[in-house]
Amino acid sequence: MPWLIRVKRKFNAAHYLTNYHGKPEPLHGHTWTVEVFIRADSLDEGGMGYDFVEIDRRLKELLPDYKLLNEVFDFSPSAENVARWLYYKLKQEYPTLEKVVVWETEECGTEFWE
Ligand SMILES: Nc1nc2c(c(=O)[nH]1)N=C([C@H](O)[C@H](O)COP(=O)(O)OP(=O)(O)OP(=O)(O)O)CN2
Ligand SMILES: [Zn+2]
Repeated sequence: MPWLIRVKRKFNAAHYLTNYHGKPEPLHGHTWTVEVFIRADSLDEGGMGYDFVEIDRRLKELLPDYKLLNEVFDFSPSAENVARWLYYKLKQEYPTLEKVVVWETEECGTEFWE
């Protein structure tokens, strides 16, 4: 019987797409929201699949808060690329990670899974 453990976290960061319809975008910032979905197939003695607090702590370590994403990553920091990067990072620690969602704004976001 599976459960999906979900943890959401916000971070603030500036970025620009390096090739937006043929030219670099202007630099701008977002309050990004990420959400991760980790499947748990069993629960521990305390009734937890994975500890929300530990996942959130790891997200806090990984997410580049108050950074210019173009200086952090060697790829164009679109929501899609950020979602894929976070997925592969977390997958090493949580093999049952199902999906990562990244919202650039309230209205626009993307999901990455395999
Ligand atoms: N599929 C994607 N499309 C776009 C991405 C992306 O990462 N994946 N990113 C952008 C831009 O970075 C930008 O964030 C666009 O958002 P926004 O500022 O809302 O764009 P607007 O020009 O509409 O800004 P307003 O403030 O609403 O005028 C673009 N597309
Ligand atoms: Zn943007």
